[in-house]
Amino acid sequence: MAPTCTEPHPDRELSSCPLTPPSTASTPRPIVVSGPSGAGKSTLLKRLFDAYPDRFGFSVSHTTRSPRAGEQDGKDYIFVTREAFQKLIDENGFIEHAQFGSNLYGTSVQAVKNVAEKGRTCILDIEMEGVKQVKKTDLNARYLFLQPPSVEILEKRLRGRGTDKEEAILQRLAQAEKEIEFSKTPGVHDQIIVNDDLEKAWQEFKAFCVSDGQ
Ligand SMILES: Nc1nc2c(ncn2[C@@H]2O[C@H](COP(=O)(O)OP(=O)(O)O)[C@@H](O)[C@H]2O)c(=O)[nH]1
Ligand SMILES: Nc1ncnc2c1ncn2[C@@H]1O[C@H](COP(=O)(O)OP(=O)(O)O)[C@@H](O)[C@H]1O
Repeated sequence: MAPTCTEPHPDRELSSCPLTPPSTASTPRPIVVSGPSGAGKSTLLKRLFDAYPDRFGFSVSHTTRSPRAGEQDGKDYIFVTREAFQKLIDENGFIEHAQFGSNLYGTSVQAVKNVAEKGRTCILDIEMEGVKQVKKTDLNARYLFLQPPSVEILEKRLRGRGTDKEEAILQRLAQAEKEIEFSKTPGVHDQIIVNDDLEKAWQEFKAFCVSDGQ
């Protein structure tokens, strides 16, 4: 569950409630990117950070999953044990957290704060239970859903990526159906982009991210 405001942890540097720095004119509204695993979130986010290195900042999540080849601790994720993850839950250190497959993932208060302090637009790449929790906070985010052209194409891309074992691929495909179903909830996302042609998706993705959402 998302932390409540009733018992702020003493180590938290934020003064009290709200849990997260409110978005003001000086701190742009965060962007929550969600969509099935394999939809192309990382691909488009990499393009965004390469194109605008000073404008956007990634909210580096905690996860209990093992690093993949090429993933860097502290950059792609903060890779932790279940015990360390649970400790941060107990300390009320997460804005949101959820289980995905057999692993835990969460956005820490500190992760969002680190980006806000630089005056950059914070980008969160999270699954749907996290989206629901963020919606209950005062983060005032904008929500973008990245949709695969079809579940069949998603499966091909997940297999083609070659990062996951068969069991993890099947879990991701089952979860994809739920993510797509949830995305049909009226008003839940500000924009849905179908990632069919990558160049077209990139243009739409970029346009959403650089617009201020006002
Ligand atoms: N709720 C939540 N989901 C996250 C977080 N970080 C990553 N995820 C989601 O966890 C799912 C699995 O991520 P990952 O293991 O990196 O696999 P990939 O998305 O297939 O590359 C994806 O849907 C991510 O968006 C987080 O901090 N909170
Ligand atoms: N439009 C596209 N057409 C074909 N392949 C794509 C497209 N977008 C992404 N991919 C490929 O699909 C795989 C999954 O993309 P990825 O960005 O890792 O997804 P996610 O971060 O959402 O899990 C990667 O191998 C990526 O290169």
